[in-house]
Amino acid sequence: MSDTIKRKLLVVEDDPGLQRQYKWNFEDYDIEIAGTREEALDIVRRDKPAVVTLDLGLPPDEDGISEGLACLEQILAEAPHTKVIIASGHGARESALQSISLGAYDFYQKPVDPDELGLIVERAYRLSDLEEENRRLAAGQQSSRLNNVITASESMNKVCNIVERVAPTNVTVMLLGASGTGKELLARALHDLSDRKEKPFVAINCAAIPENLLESELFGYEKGAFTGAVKQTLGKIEVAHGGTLFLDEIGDLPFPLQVKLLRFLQERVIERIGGRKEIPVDVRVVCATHQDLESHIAENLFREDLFYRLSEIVINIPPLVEREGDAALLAHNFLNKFNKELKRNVKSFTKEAISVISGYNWPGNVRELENRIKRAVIMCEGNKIEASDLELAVDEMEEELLNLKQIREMADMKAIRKALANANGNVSHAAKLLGVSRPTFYGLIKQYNINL
Ligand SMILES: Nc1ncnc2c1ncn2[C@@H]1O[C@H](COP(=O)(O)OP(=O)(O)OP(=O)(O)O)[C@@H](O)[C@H]1O
Repeated sequence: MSDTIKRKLLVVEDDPGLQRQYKWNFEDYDIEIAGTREEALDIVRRDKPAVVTLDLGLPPDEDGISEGLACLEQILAEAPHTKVIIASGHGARESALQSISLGAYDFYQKPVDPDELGLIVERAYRLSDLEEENRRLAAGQQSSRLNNVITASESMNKVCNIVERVAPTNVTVMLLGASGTGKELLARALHDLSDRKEKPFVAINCAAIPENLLESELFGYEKGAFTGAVKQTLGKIEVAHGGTLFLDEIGDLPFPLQVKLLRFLQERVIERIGGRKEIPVDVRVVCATHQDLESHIAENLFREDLFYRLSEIVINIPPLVEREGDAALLAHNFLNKFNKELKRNVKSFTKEAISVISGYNWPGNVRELENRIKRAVIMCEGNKIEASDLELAVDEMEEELLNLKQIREMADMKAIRKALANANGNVSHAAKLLGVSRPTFYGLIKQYNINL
């Protein structure tokens, strides 16, 4: 075991002979010895060892257990998660019960059997690691009050804070982020945290509905308005009355409809197709896009006045690769979710699988991660998901690089992949993000053998 990964182990023992023995037996640990309660507490405060072995017969009560029990209580008051293993030769059964009831992790009787104690200590570290991981996961889940939004990263927590602050207001919100970053999830969170939450949340994907149908989907129509209009039908805007209307892929809204939507946002009334009267509708509008609307405006594809109406508040959602620690956190959550949904019992991930998940750049963001974990839960043969179950083409990026040319190439590749992810695979947009021309971008893709 190298020095850098030695774990801190505190041994509280006043007998110099036994202190030496512990040092010999536990040389795999970064061992610290305390001969008194005060020394022990100093070390607990300073170094926070995860595991402590504690002799109950400490001075001034070497022949009793009072000082040892007091020390136990204070260690746990100071650092409640510490695993304290009691070592005692005094009235074994009674002191065992007493110390366990005070919160000790385990008990063994002197004289010390190094192998037995070694196993107890090792097991204590394993439990401590597991508990630590659970606390981290739970903290991540609770870190935002947003329904179903899981994150522990600073960048995403900032987004969640903005969502929380904006939710109770009526302002129009534009969510910007690459595909799969959670735009719809956040739109729902905006709705759920608003006082419109009991009213409908209506989502419409402007890119998924053919242009000729989109108008009637949005505004509805009267009976006989066109061939096939056999009965009066309400549009999504009207259906959302009192609630929230989520316009996904707003960048794909055809130009003529942009005019109609703008009019609705200004006057808050709609007219059904074929209808004569203006109907007041109260909706809060949230929209989303992965496109660069400002360049659409420059190319006259998107109305500037509509853009400003829609973007009273703009929220930029970071891609998964920029959310420190979130990929592994989400992976654990998806594992639990799919275990339940698919009635599987996959326990966890191997270390390699977690490092692949953490190191991958996730161009399809959370959606891609979710799909990979679902697949892995189905395909996994043992009780742990292995790196190969994820079927990710991870290159050897993490290897230590000393060659400047290689480092530059890696940086290029990383930037290209990120730009493609941010631009949702759109080459012109990705080239623009990188500040290079399209032909140069294609040249780079070819040079680095990057799949589009
Ligand atoms: N932070 C998160 N915590 C938990 N699940 C998430 C998170 N972000 C996204 N997801 C899940 O990932 C999937 C994709 O999210 P969502 O549909 O909201 O993304 P999107 O940005 O709207 O995608 P698209 O642009 O492709 O429509 C959903 O199943 C969603 O529940």
